[in-house]
Amino acid sequence: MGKSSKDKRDIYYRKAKEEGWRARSAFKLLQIDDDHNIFGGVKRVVDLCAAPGSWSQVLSRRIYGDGSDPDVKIVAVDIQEMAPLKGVLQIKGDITKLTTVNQIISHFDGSLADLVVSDGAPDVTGLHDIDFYGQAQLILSAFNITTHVLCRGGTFVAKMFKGNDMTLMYNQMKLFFEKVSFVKPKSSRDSSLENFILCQNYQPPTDFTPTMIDPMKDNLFQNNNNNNNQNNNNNNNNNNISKSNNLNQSILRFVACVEVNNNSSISNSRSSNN
Ligand SMILES: C[S@@+](CC[C@H](N)C(=O)[O-])C[C@H]1O[C@@H](n2cnc3c(N)ncnc32)[C@H](O)[C@@H]1O
Repeated sequence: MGKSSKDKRDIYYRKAKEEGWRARSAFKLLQIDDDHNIFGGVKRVVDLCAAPGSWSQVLSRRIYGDGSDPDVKIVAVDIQEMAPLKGVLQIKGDITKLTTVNQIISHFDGSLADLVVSDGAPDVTGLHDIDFYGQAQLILSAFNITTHVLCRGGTFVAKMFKGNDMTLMYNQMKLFFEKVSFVKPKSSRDSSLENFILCQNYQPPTDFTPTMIDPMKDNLFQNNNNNNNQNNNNNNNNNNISKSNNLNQSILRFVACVEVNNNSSISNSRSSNN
């Protein structure tokens, strides 16, 4: 018997069938809530990368319930079609695309979400670096969306894989959330590198303005350069380190050096700024 068919018979797979969950993943979200009470007081939720919809089912059952609370709003997004669910508004779209992001934001017009969850996984190519890059892009997109729709005090949960730079991720999320931890629900297979970053009490820095510009792309870099040029013009005494107006980023001035050998009179080892 192959490993995959053996895996399929695990306790959570069977339990999901019995209880009518679309996927065994439902138990991961349920267990994160059991351990960390992420649903406490929550009325508005965004479920990113939601198909086939077991997390949305959990949200529908636990938060929408009988539909008696008019303030409850659950928005689910996936690039794939997903069967309808009671109390869940669905968007079919790619979370890395601005059009999808704008659609999500428009549903939260005037009111912000209390919770954003993302269980995104890219199509696996088998090429390690490409797969990890794809996963990192999904986390980045999920976080960008979160900065637009999450209320102060809100919670963000996203799937990541051990080996994505967890220390870097922790430090970056700590700029925005009071509490950051990594959790591995017991229904997540031991053999899987999957775990979840749990970010609680959203407290963006006061000077932070959400933008959908991808910080890894050139256009922001251009903006930084423009800002830095301005900074440099305005402050001639501060030529060595130009701080961009983006959080946690600074651009260090590159100082060119050449080796000085015995026969050479070259003394370029000092920057022209010194
Ligand atoms: C592990 S599944 C999610 C399972 C879901 N949480 C559930 O409980 O049923 C990962 C999902 O990520 C979606 N996905 C991957 N890349 C995406 C993207 N760029 N935009 C939107 N969804 C994406 C896939 O279509 C897939 O449905």
